[in-house]
Amino acid sequence: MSTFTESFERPQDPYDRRLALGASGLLRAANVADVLSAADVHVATRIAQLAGEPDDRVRLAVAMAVRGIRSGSVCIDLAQARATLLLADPGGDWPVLPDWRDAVRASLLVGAGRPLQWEFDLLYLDRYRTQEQQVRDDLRDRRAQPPPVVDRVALADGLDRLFAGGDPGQRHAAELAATGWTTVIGGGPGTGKTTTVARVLALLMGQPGARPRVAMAAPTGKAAARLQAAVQAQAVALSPADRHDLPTLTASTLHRLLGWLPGRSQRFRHDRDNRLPFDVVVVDETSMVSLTMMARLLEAVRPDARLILVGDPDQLASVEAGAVLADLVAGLTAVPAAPPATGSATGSATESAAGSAAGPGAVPPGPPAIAPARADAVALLDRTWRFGGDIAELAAAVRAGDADAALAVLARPGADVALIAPEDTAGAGAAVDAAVRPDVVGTAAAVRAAADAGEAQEALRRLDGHRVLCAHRSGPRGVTQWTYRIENWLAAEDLLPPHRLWYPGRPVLVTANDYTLRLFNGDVGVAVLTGGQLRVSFSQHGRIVDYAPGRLADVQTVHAMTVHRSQGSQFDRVTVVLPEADSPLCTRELLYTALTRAQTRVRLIGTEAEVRAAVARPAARASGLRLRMAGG
Ligand SMILES: Nc1ncnc2c1ncn2[C@@H]1O[C@H](COP(=O)(O)OP(=O)(O)OP(=O)(O)O)[C@@H](O)[C@H]1O
Repeated sequence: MSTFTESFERPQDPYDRRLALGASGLLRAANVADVLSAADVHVATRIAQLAGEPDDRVRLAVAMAVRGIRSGSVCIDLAQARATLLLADPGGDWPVLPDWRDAVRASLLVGAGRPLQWEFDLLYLDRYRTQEQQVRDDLRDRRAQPPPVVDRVALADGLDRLFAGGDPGQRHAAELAATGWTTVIGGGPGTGKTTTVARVLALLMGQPGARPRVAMAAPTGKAAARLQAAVQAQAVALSPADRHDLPTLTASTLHRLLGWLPGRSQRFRHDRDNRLPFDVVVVDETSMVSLTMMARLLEAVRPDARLILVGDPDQLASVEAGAVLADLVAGLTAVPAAPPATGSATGSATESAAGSAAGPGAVPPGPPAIAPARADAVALLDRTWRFGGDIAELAAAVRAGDADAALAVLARPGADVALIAPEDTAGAGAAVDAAVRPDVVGTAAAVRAAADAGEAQEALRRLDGHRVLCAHRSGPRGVTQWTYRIENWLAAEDLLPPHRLWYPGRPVLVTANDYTLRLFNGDVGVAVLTGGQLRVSFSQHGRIVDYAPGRLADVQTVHAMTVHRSQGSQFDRVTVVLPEADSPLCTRELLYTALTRAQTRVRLIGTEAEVRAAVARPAARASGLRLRMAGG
């Protein structure tokens, strides 16, 4: 997370490490106002120096664009940038619009072949505009091809069989995914996205001809493991005729699917010149996929492979720049749908347009097809099948921006959701302790018992019993402070031996990728006594692997984690420490993501005013992707 969201006081000391040495003019002013980090200033200064750009206002715009990337925006709107600067320092001599825009547009730094680009009245670092264009072009090219060849009779039979008496929305989503090259299946938790994916795969495997090669992936190891387990569980429920290879399908991280190249974070083994061999690629938790990753994925997937992007567009976007899933949903649905195809699975949209578009399972073509409208590439599921009741109701109210409804659910006696007001600004107090401590201690005791007994699987399962989620990493309500508080509780219960880094039941979060051990940033493990030795166990693709503690370089104890980190995971119960109302992280998406991590109970630590502030503020991420897509 960016420094500006993590700093709690403006730098006062001239030698504060947040201040860029040697900065002057507007860059210095924005740095002192804590809008720009020292790194933003240095990068902007360097870019401007290389191009010989003397205008201080342009340098400020470049630094704001660099800052934008850091906070997840692939580009910036100068009007918003000015508003941010004015908010931080209302008396500052910030450039005024439209002069600022004119200066930036006329700059030597902006234009074809230069480091910055101007489009849609937005300022981009060149690399990100190129990526947006590539994503748009690849999606458009995939769409421009004749649709996949489908045996309509087998498809209609399969749909009738697999969705008999079921959710019509899921059936529609499955039909789209079976008949299009690129499909987005969106929906909140428990709306049946994975159920639908499993059935789409069954439909495709049930088509005549060669069995399609299927890859399933997700941005994190945890999300990949959940996808694999859910698809396998769904497969077991299918009739033997529909089950095919589904129970043996595995899922991997996206990075692994694309092929890690040691030392290269932006490039992969599979790219446009070395495409992935799969006929169907399913990506879950797509909301977490950054623009850069989506660009890499689209160039690696064969044009004649189906791509099924699954996720919840209302969740927090990727940690890195971009809000690709939300943009795709908005951009793809921005165009009115074509008149509905006649019939269902036997309608024209499901037929082959060209006999030459033979793929796996190709059959002689039917009559010419009408290409489905772009809106037909997105299916949004809205019926919740998993947790009924309070959590779903609260999530729906938050998503709809209805704070009154959210607070009404939270105030309901005996509900599975609760709001506990802290007694101090650090988000603590007797009521908070009384509510959270039993959950924390109970979970740690269960993990410890399993770890002492050498039961790694059980220890990992118990670890998901409860988790504290914070908006911030540092600061009074941050992960560090909560970890300290929790460790004190555990020490008082003899669950944390003094002065020992490693002990049975220590839960750890991997904080950097380790290619040798195949452990990835975000993986969670637990120390378990295994044959008299303390080993750290992780679940990898459904099986347990363990390592000596000394081999793990970048891990930290994880009783509490940031909401961003928790994406792709679910826990039985969740305690969410709300950010203060004026925190830039106090957004609707953050609250929605946090509370939907819970399966049975959610406890929010915060005030009514903080709930209102979060619900009222959708996260702002600048991107031109949806405009680009709507424009063709
Ligand atoms: N049409 C349906 N009829 C009955 N149960 C269903 C239906 N669709 C889904 N379910 C059940 O609802 C639960 C959630 O489904 P699923 O895991 O597919 O949702 P999801 O949207 O993928 O959830 P998540 O976002 O948490 O991964 C599962 O137990 C599934 O069996």
